Amino acid sequence: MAAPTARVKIREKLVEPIYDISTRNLFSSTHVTMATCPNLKDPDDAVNDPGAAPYGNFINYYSFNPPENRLSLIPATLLQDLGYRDGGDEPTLILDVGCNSGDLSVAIYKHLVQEPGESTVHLLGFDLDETLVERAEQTNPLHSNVSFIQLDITEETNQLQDFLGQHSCSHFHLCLCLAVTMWVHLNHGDSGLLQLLSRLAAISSHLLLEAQPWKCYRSAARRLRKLGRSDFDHFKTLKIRGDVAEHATEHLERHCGMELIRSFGSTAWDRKLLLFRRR
Ligand SMILES: C[S@@+](CC[C@H](N)C(=O)[O-])C[C@H]1O[C@@H](n2cnc3c(N)ncnc32)[C@H](O)[C@@H]1O
Repeated sequence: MAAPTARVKIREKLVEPIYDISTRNLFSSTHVTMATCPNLKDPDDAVNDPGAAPYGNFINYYSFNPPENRLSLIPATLLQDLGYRDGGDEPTLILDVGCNSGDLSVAIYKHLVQEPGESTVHLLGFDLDETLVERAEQTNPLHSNVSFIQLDITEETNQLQDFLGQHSCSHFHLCLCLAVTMWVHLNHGDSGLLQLLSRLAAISSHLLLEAQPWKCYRSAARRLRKLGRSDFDHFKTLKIRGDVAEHATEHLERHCGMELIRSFGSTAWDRKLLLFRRR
């Protein structure tokens, strides 16, 4: 029998993952060869692939986008810089939106908190994908300070209020929304994106935002349209397009009472890390 054929696109820049359709695994396009992955398919060919992750719920996201990619841009002193003192009477609460399998949540906690055992910093990560949340809980090494729940941010968010209530806080001190905006935007349109930003601004004192640039939308929409998902027709009618980070900034500043206070630069995938604060 003939060996399975596969087409590989090697791009100059890391723009989108590539799928091995047999394992549902993702690989960064610079580290993959036919020798390492004989069944490699590029996303354009991943028709009906159940691993195509219509919400960005990739099962091995951190093998092609390891936490260090973002951590190297975020100062370890961020919480102190923002005026949050660890070990005081008040807890410091971090929210991680769309935490996937929790690798970045735990890594960022360790990055920002010097002595996790003694700390009054608590991180809550949530994701709409139940399997990813289970995995995050199973591999969580910091049970007393880091926890994970299943939640879709576009639906009911009472669990976030419950968490705040348990810690007698009205707001999360720092909200992380990294590589999530595009998925909400593509699945729920312009209004979904704006509602996401408004919701997060309403419950956060500081917001660290990494919005995917427009070029990611084109590949994601093409891939997901091939799965027959008609809701991706949103893509054609989106009015918010082009510089998405700029649009998000404008919405947060004009309508959500937030202001941009810092940009930590861009990741290798050309995504800016922007820090906002409640005015
Ligand atoms: C590309 S991953 C990014 C993971 C992580 N934030 C990071 O930057 O490393 C996007 C994650 O957002 C989650 N997600 C997408 N839409 C969501 C929603 N409406 N509510 C909660 N999680 C969502 C997906 O399941 C996926 O795990």
